[in-house]
Amino acid sequence: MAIVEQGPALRDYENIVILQSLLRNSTIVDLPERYVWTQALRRNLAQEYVLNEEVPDLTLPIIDVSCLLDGAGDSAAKKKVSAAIGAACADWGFFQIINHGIPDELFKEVDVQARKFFALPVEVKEKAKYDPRRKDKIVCGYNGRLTRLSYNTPWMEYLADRGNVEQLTKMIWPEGNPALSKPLEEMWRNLHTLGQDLLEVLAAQLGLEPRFFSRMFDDNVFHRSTWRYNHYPACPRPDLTLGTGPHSDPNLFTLLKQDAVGGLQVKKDDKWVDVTPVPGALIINVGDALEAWSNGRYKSVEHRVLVNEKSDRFSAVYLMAPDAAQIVEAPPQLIDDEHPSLYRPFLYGDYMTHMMSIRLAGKNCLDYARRDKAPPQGQ
Ligand SMILES: O=C(O)CCC(=O)C(=O)O
Ligand SMILES: [Fe+2]
Repeated sequence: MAIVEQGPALRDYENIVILQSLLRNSTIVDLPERYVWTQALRRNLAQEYVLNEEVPDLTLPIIDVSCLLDGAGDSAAKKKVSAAIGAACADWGFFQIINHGIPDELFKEVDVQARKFFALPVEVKEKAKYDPRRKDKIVCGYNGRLTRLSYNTPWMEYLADRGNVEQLTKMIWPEGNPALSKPLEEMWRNLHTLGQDLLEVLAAQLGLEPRFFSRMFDDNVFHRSTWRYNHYPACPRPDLTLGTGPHSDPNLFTLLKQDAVGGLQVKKDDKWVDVTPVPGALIINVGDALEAWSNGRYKSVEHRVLVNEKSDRFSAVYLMAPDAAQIVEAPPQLIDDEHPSLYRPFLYGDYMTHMMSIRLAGKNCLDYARRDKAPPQGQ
């Protein structure tokens, strides 16, 4: 049974200095202690790739997916693009796609509305506030007081929910706010459909039935996908903090739209690489559940977000996740002498509960299921 978070953790949440109240005080030069990340996790240029003659073009694969969306597309081209997507998930765990069919105007409209939302006073935004006592532990609502998940407090605030945006906006505006909810809703719906299409490519590239993953996201199926809109305010001391600490996404598969500011970095061979903003592109990444399901063929990769002194940064994230009752288990086709089973089967809901009980640091969450690690207590 899920444990309701009470006592010190909740008091901590209520007392946390909220980012927005800090930002109102434009003279701050030092960050409150909890936003100051431990030295080992802070930005350290020695751990980042510098593109030079030695490393001329270490960038995430950028894949034009237009031929996959075009029903009548040329089959040789489709094969090539599908193989590139499979290879990117195996090699990088991350890639960018262009010509994905979601109009840029939609993202622009959402951006305008989201900026208006985050500029509201905290008291207004918190009418839709995240409730850490939720039994299902699903992270929904506005959160400007992040206390959980990473070792220190990330320099960010977000608005998140599953599905119904209108219901969420009605917590703030009883009459609703269609200028905000309509484009947001449309964006998530578009990302959902695109995500299902890409999951079909990923399953086929593993030699599985194409609908192996995507069927879990059909209209009539309950799933735990959530959307999140992140706001990383400009920060007076970007050297001391992080917008999002190093983590891998616990879910199956993530679609991400970043703005032109930059700051997302991905770990490649133990060093951080910038994910350079590409106009109109979406970033796609493998989550822990997909790594386990694919018996490690696809990799969920560590990433983090840096903040900067000059500009606020916004990103939209759609985290595709199956139902809590779904068993995550590599199918027999992916296990043989050359590819021994790497992960114990687990219930996705149990994985979520585990994730909420630890501090995320790099890929530590997936240790939960690794056969080469001791099973967590109670398993
Ligand atoms: O804002 C970003 O670019 C990435 C955010 C992220 O990694 C996440 O929300 O899981
Ligand atoms: Fe992430």
